[in-house]
Amino acid sequence: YKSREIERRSLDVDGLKRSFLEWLVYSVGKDARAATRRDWFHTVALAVRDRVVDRWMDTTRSYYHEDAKRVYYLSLEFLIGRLLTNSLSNLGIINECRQALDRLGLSMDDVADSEPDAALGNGGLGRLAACFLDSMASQGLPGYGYGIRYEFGLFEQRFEHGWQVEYPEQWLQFGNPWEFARPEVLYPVQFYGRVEEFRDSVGERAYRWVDADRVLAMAYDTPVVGYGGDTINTLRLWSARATRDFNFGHFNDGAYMKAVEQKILSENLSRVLYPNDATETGKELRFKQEYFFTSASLQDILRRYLQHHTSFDNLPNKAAIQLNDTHPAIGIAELMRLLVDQHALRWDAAWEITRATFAYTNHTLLPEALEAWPVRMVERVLPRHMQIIYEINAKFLNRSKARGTGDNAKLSRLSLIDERGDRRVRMGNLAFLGSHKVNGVSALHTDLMKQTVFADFHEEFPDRINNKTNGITPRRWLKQANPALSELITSRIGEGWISDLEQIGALKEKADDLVFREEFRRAKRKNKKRLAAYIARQTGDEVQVDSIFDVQVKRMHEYKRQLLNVLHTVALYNEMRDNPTVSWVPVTKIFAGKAAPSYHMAKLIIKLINDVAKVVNHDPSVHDNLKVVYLPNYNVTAAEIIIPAADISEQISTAGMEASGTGNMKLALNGALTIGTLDGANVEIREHVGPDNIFIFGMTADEVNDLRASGGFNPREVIASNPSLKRALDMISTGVFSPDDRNRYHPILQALTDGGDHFLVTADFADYCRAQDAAMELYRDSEEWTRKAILNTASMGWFSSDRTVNEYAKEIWDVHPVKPVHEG
Ligand SMILES: CCc1ccc([C@H](C)CC(=O)N[C@@H]2O[C@H](CO)[C@@H](O)[C@H](O)[C@H]2O)cc1
Repeated sequence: YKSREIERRSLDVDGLKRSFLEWLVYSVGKDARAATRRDWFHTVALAVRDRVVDRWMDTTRSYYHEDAKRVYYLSLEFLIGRLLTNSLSNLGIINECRQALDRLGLSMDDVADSEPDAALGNGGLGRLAACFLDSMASQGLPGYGYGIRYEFGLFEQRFEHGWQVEYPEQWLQFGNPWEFARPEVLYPVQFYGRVEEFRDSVGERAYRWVDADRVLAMAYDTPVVGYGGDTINTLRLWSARATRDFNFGHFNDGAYMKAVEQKILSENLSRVLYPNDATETGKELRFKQEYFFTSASLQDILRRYLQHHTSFDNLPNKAAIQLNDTHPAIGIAELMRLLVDQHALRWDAAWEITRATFAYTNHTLLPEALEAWPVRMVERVLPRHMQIIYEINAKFLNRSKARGTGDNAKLSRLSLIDERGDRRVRMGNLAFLGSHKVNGVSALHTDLMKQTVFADFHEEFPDRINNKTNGITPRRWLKQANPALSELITSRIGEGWISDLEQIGALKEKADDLVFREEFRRAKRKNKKRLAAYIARQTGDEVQVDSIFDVQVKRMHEYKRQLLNVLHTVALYNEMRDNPTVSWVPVTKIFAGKAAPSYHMAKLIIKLINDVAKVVNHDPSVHDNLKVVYLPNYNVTAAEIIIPAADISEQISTAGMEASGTGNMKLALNGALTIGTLDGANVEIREHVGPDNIFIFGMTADEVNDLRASGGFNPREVIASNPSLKRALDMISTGVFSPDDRNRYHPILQALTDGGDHFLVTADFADYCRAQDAAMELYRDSEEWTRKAILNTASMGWFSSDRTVNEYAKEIWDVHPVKPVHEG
């Protein structure tokens, strides 16, 4: 047994090879000759798991042994992507694995390519959660992730005649080798029913929640391998199970569908991820999903705590619960219910414990993204929680009044209940009130939180709001996605940067090193070739590697202004056609990103970009000077191919509307120069890379506010005074890009003119073109371009999510690294 066990842990090429063959036969049940790429992927994944499980148990055992304070990251989304390369790289055996597969006549890239993305998120918020998991494990912090194990992740995007069409994303179709089912970790979660009042043993008023429907939450655990493989943390995802899979009564009456109805309905709770990225759906099932995973997670957290503790007084010193936006904010009422109703704590004691345990991160100021659930629905779905929310609200408003807040308008803004129209529960206010710390995700965003959505709360609780500027994990977004550049960096400064990205600053002095510049260009070129091949496979477009790869990859949303980019593309197209003799710097405009299925304007802009691409890419008069590509199905894996190949990073949101952005950090770290507004983290990126190494344009957030407040902005005037903008808009409105439907883009023109151009596309157009021209001009001087690109890479150390989670750990969670004791 001992030798077999050691065999399963061996990290050398032969040991791995033997394990692969063993797993293939005994677990996957395939003969090497008959095995498919997917079989080999499962085989390798299972063999890697072997090398993880022992340390995983050691890590968890150490947390118990030290009764360490843990941080619990509650998120409805974890945009993980693939795990094979990440796990192998963090274990430090990626080369050994590549060699072992090689000896079996297999290509590591092919095997890795057959892993589906775990697309359990929409965009920024979900990916940030995944980067935080990697950083907490890599920093040795006892961090657990809690979320939902969606059967269907974010939809697969395909283009049919240039239109986005959604297809179900069945990532679990062939099983998921990374997860461990935990049928013994099962919690009941209730919905509906009613509340009964009674007198408890000491005659105090007490409440019980009765006649409720029950669903079971079952856990699936995925190991989170930290860099170096020392700490292996846990991501626990909940799957919904019916309390009774089969109702024989109905079956015997021949009501076969009814017999399994409850099962299907229950399991709908973890069926699919809602694909909305910044627009509240208001759907009851979404609200139930939020409560389902939050309740199961809190029950699990209290069970773990009670293994070492009898009273709850110490809970805030043993558990820090982070709310990833308002999606798990119902957790505040749920913890109150568990502490008061189930563990008979006094209200005030329970409230103090709750507030000291929770913290809340806000990720958006967009009004339409702030969750506010109808009181009538909350009352019906969670009757006891609505009571608790009313009590929290009453106590809070009385406190405010007692402290002298007499202004009724302010009190109604502070209230957890929006009394206007159909009364709604403001989840942002509940999250703020029930947390001891509230943070924004970039310096500008945090300031705007204090000035806008939480201005009244900031006055009531002046030291609660703090800033935690986002970050990205350098493991996935540089070491793994860009081996060419990583090896070059390591060859100069060693590999310390991988776990301490600030060390990358040492490259600044290489910016003037001609040899290093040449090697830097070579790495970029290699990545551009790889992307060009990927584009050819995906869309059939042939792109020039020498052209500027001008990249805008993110969810499709009007505030992110992909429309501004395509209007510039049309203007550039016209300029190139007007001046065929000019030696143009060739440009390849690369777009990628999904639109929420019900977001019609966003889908229309996707169609416009595809229509413009069709015309431009087939116009011999601009031949290869301009190409437009829209890559379908943007996800984590696509990002890992696109980002290392980018020359220009488009971060052009209307100032004040992008909370932070994280793609901006990934692109700059991989040596792209940013064209951007002073929005979100762009402001801090400029501070770190230096104003000469970034192309800033457009109005600032204050200028945007002033312009809005002035009411004096007239887009028609701006259009009339800018010939290239007018010409571009005229071409779009007259059907030059949509001869099959000349009025197709009427809604876009409408929004830009009579609609008031809310996102100020026309207002920023001229300055955007100026910045674009400056970038294209600079690109002619490849030495200077490379120097600035190197300075960007070298200046992104601070934007590591290791720095971010360490700030959370010190200033919000008060948790400390635990060094796992590895037995044997
Ligand atoms: C209710 C529907 C819904 C779903 C998701 C969201 C997210 C908060 C949207 C989101 O992903 N926000 C992005 O979060 C990133 C991580 O902090 C930031 O970098 C982005 O700027 C922000 O748009 C809002 C509303």
